[in-house]
Amino acid sequence: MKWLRLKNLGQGSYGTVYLAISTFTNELFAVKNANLEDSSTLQKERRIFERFPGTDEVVECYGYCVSKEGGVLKYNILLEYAPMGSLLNLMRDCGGRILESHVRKYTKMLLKGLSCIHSSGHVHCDLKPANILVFPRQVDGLSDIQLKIADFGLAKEPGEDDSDKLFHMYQYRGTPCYMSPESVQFAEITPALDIWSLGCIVIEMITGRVAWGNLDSKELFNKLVYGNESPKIPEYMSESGKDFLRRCFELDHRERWTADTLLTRPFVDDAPLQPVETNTEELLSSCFACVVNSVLCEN
Ligand SMILES: Nc1ncnc2c1ncn2[C@@H]1O[C@H](COP(=O)(O)OP(=O)(O)OP(=O)(O)O)[C@@H](O)[C@H]1O
Repeated sequence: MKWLRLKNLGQGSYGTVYLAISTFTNELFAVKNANLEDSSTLQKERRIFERFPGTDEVVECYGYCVSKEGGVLKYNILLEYAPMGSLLNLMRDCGGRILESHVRKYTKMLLKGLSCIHSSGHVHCDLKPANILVFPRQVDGLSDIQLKIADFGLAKEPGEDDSDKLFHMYQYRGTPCYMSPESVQFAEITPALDIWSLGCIVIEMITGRVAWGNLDSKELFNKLVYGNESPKIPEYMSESGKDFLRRCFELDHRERWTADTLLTRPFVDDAPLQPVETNTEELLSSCFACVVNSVLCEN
């Protein structure tokens, strides 16, 4: 397969992401690439992505290949391209806050994705707006949005040995303001961690601010280590929204609700089905306007 690399979409901890176009089919896709010798995390990501083919709420992986660039071997994973960027971009485009009716719909999508991920024995471990990608879709001829979970670089795989938990006590998985108390206190990595992170994301969508507000990293660390407090639930949310968040923020992770049980709560179960009105055409055209620096890749 040959493709043209069109532009750099961003740099993550484990690789660089490019927009690419197939020279055979003219289809756009994203390529995440790293030096072959440093590609173990990317290989793990591919392994996990490939467990969820055709899942609407998880980014699709089309495969992988090894290429040679400037004499250096590169490992590439080929991913479905998200032309609207991440949930972070979507929040910015909405002026920071998202309407609760839309938040309910997005939360339902994320729960469905988590349900698949957890039922296969995985824990994402780094759920946050930057790792949730936004795709345009059409529903009954109207523009709508589909959220999909991406970036499995820190995920826990089924059967992963955590018997050396004590050794890992101070090597936290995730991004601090989305971490759960038990993951910080006891390096306890279970699906309940992702549910806590989801609660933090719901607060961020509703308020336009990260869940713990202005805490510096030391204050945040103390709160999580003491483990007796959860982020403040916005006063102006509906009662069903508050109820939902309380279940995401059960301090005892064994009591925290699962993705499947949360899907039955009114906040998401009764979420409005009509398409979210968005000007996807405008957003998409701005994404394609800056196609630069084409590089031809062949493998
Ligand atoms: N499939 C994709 N389509 C469009 N953009 C993508 C895609 N995958 C990743 N990106 C963008 O590429 C950039 C790098 O993504 P990546 O997942 O490698 O790292 P990250 O999440 O930004 O950082 P980290 O790996 O440190 O958590 C981000 O801006 C992300 O939004």
